[in-house]
Formats: sequence, structure tokens, C-alpha cells
Amino acid sequence: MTATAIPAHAELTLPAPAKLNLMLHILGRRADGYHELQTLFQFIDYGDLLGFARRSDGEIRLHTEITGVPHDSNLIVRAARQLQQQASCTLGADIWLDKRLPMGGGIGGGSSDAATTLLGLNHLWQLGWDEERLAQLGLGLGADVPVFVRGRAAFAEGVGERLQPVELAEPWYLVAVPQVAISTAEVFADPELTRNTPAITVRSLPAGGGHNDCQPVVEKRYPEVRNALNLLNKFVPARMTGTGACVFGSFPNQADADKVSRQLPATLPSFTARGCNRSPVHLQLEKLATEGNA
Ligand SMILES: C[C@@](CO)(OP(=O)(O)O)[C@H](O)COP(=O)(O)OP(=O)(O)OC[C@H]1O[C@@H](n2ccc(N)nc2=O)[C@H](O)[C@@H]1O
Ligand SMILES: Nc1ncnc2c1ncn2[C@@H]1O[C@H](COP(=O)(O)OP(=O)(O)O)[C@@H](O)[C@H]1O
Repeated sequence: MTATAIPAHAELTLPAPAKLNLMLHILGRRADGYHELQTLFQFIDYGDLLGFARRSDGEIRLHTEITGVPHDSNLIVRAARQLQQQASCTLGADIWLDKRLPMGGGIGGGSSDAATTLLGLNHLWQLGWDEERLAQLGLGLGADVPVFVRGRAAFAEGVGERLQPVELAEPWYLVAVPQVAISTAEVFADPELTRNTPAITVRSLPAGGGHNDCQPVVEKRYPEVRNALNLLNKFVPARMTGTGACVFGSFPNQADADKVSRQLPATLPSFTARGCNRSPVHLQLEKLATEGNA
């Protein structure tokens, strides 16, 4: 990836935060092969940044390249084009991305970029779409897009599209990034995956907050993830997010999280960030709306 800073002439700059799956239970497999899940999503105050500027010629141009992701396959471009088409909007957009989130790590960078694009262009193009409509469009781009569009920590069911907002503690997290790419499809296709965890309700979360059914399968296939969990478990109870590879632990404050981060080996990069029940992108858009009304 070439690091293109967001230029000064961007009209709007918005964050695209990461998410953690604090637990992820697999209840069964649907007829279409997709898995029924129950998961708890919380955002962290760490992520990518996107810059937007209107174009009058209707073109959608992402000016930042991500190695291995062709321009037209990038979720940002796909989100922008679908919104433009469905809203019959004649305006286009220049878009810049400051990519900070590791890709394919289970922290939802691509989905969050797509959601921030929908929210940002809805604002810039003055489309007036509500979150419900944006979330429905987002679901077609990926199962995790709706929660980023809604911007509230949530208990999710189905493939992640049925969302119940929740108020969780907002600790500091240390997120360790094992240097391995994991295919979500491969994890869900594993014959050893547990697919029959009994359903719970958001009011009956098990002590310890549940578990991640994908973790044992990933630990078995990827020693890098197993080692990361073992290392982090020496300091704090550690868990994997999504289908991996990232693993995380929670801390009462930033200093404690940073201290452990510094003790991890250089072969295991990590970062620390605050958990948040409201997505930073929504807070920023609300701030803009307040300033606009002032
Ligand atoms: C399981 C989660 C939890 O957040 O994992 P992460 O991607 O964040 O790690 C997500 O919901 C992932 O959703 P999403 O990111 O849309 O999944 P995709 O990459 O499109 O899925 C790739 C493949 O995994 C399988 N798949 C995915 C989701 C699901 N609920 N059941 C499945 O069986 C399907 O075979 C699908 O074709
Ligand atoms: N803007 C984007 N950012 C990251 N990945 C993208 C983007 N657009 C498309 N992708 C593709 O989506 C895949 C999953 O990305 P990502 O959301 O980072 O993973 P995860 O859901 O595991 O956190 C990437 O490997 C990449 O091929």
C-alpha cells in the first residue's frame, strides 16, 4: 500500500474505526451455507481515516492503492458506486484512504471503510438517507457493514444483521496482530468447527462474557495465533476477534495496556485503544451537524 495522506482540499475527513467481537457463538448452518451467529460487537477508538471531496462529473475515484485489492473491488469504491446508483445521484467523489488497520485480522477494516463511505457520501451528497436504508445497502457489501453504519455497540444475530444496541463497559484493549492472513471462508468450512452452541439472550450472557467458537479451529491451524494467545494470556485473559487473526485483552486503563504492549516480542505487533459504545464516525458527524446548525 502507498501511504497517501489525506490532502487539504478534502471537504470531509472521517474515521473508520475497528471493531472487536467480544464473543462469537455459532448456532448452526443455514441452507445457503452461511452460519447463524450470536456476537457482541464493540468499536475501538483506532482505525483508518477517509477523506472525501465532491466531483461534478459523476466519477468515483479512490486515490489510494491497497496492494492486492484492485480499485474497482475495493469496498470503498463498491459502496460509493452502489449508493450513487441507488440514489440516482449525479455527483461523484474523490476519496483518499489513510490505511492503519491490518487487513484480514478480524477487526473489520474493509467493512468499516465501506460504512464510513456510505455515511460520508450521504452527508456530502446531501442524500438524506436514514441509517436503516444505508445499513440495508451495506449488508449487501458484507455482514459486518450494518453495525458500522448503525454505530452502536450491539448484540448481533443472524449473520450479523439483526442488531440490538447494548451499553458495555468501555475498557482499554490491547490488540495483538499475529502476522498471518486467515481466510474467513476457510474457517467456516472447517469440519471441526463447533456449530451447535445453544442460543443465549443479551440478558443472559454467560459469566466471562461468552467465547469465540472460531478460536479453537484457528488455533489448531495457525501456530502464530496460538502463540499470540499464549503470550497475551500470561498477562490478561486473551481472546480472538472474528475469524482472527487478531487477539485482544482488556485493561482498566491505557497505562496498563501500554505496559503489556511493550513487553510483547517485536515479532508480535500490537496497539492499544479505548473500547467505545458509540462509533467515532457518528460522534464526528453529530459534531458537524451541531456546527452546521449553530
Ligand atoms: C464472522 C465475522 C464476524 O465479525 O468475521 P470477520 O470477517 O470479522 O473475521 C463476520 O461476520 C464475517 O462476515 P463477512 O466478512 O461478511 O464474511 P465474508 O468474508 O463475506 O465470508 C466469507 C465466507 O465465509 C462464510 N461465512 C461467512 C459469514 C457467516 N456468518 N457464515 C459463513 O459461512 C461463507 O462461506 C462466506 O462466503
Ligand atoms: N477498503 C478495504 N480495506 C481492507 N480490505 C478490503 C478493502 N476493500 C476490500 N478489501 C478486501 O477485504 C478483505 C477483508 O478485509 P478486512 O475487513 O480488513 O478483514 P476482516 O473482516 O477480517 O477484518 C481484505 O483481505 C481485502 O481483500
